[in-house]
Amino acid sequence: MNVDIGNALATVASPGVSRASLERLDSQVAAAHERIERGMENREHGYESLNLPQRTDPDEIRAAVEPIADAEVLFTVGIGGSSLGAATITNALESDTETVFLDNVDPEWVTSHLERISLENAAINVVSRSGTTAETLANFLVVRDAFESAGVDWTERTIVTTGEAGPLRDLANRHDLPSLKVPDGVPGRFSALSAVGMVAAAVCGHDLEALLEGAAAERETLTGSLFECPAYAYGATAYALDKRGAGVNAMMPYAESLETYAEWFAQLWAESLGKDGLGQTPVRALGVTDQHSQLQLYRAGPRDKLVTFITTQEGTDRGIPETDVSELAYLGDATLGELLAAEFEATEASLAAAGQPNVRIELERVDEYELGGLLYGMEAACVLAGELYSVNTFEQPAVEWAKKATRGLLGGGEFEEAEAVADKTELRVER
Ligand SMILES: O=P(O)(O)OC[C@H]1O[C@](O)(CO)[C@@H](O)[C@@H]1O
Repeated sequence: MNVDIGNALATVASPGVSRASLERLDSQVAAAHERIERGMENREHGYESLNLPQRTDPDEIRAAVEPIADAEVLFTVGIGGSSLGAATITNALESDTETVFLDNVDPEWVTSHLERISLENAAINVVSRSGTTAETLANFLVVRDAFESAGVDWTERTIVTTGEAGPLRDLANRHDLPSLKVPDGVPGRFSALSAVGMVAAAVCGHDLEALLEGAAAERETLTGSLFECPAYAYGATAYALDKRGAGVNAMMPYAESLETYAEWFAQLWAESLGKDGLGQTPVRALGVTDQHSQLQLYRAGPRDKLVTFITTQEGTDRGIPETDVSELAYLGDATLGELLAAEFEATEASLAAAGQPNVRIELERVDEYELGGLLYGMEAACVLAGELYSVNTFEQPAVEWAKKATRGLLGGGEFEEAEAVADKTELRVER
């Protein structure tokens, strides 16, 4: 990935970040990079994620998925980091295999998928690092039951990716299911380039080596200066802008195929940096669509945002037919790709003209190599930002409260959090 932070620099019109302060920040980046390199060398928790391009074994993954490689539909049952990485890769790339990501427990939605798909030609990819996530286990029990009701032997159509131990590991052992391990030291949201994100990619026939090569190439750019390393340039600029009031980061790829990537980024950025009252709020947007919903706010609303654009240089294009409507003649001479590019250039310039900081991230095209680089680059940008914020990038203790309350409410044990739910202050306004 290439990163252009030009529109994030301070100008008369824009409260961005000055070149001088970026140079001052670069010494912190150098120190942070040393810390990151040390963490990678020592395979420390979290930092180990940045070693995945060298650790992940595509042959092991392909061998494990072999029994279900013929699936026409793949249900991935997992949530958060156990779903978003795989969904980002498979939703960005073409495949004959349909992928369904069951990362919610909305009964109507789950049922609609199970009823519309013939389960004979389907398979189950159940993923949970902890092996204890309620939503994932509940959905797995529901899907398994649906397979049984359809007379399909789920033990022949299921692959499990989970940790060393836990209920899901026990189930895999008990039924001798094909399984893979979530690598040690790799938090969910940093696991896209491991079996967690790549089992679905393998079943869909995607080029696992190219994904890892793209990531490895990005790894080679990790040096101690934001002026040499695209990932660090992005992480440092986002951090510096947040320090100057840009508490919101709108991730706006100009490619439908990258819509799920914006969801993946939202978990990475929010769950990693949202600590100790700090953090930058990620917002999922999509170009050009959100020019017609969010742009008004991004351009004329509060100066509290960084807008991050993702653009691609190449891709399939399609001509816009000629028309005899004179007002539309300018369209007839163009293609959809040219219109998309013009809209991006115009939107980027409109924010710069309004003094709204924005950053451009460029990919050659949307393919495995570039996706591997983007995922790795943004993970490295996040790890660097975590060092600059001085937060523990790799834990997410704040999510445990609601999990305990949920278990308590369902009779899964005594939890003070569950009692606190009953103490809700009410001020109902009824129709
Ligand atoms: O992979 P697991 O353990 O099922 O967790 C799923 C997701 O839930 C979280 O723990 C948050 O609740 C995320 O960090 C993680 O990606």
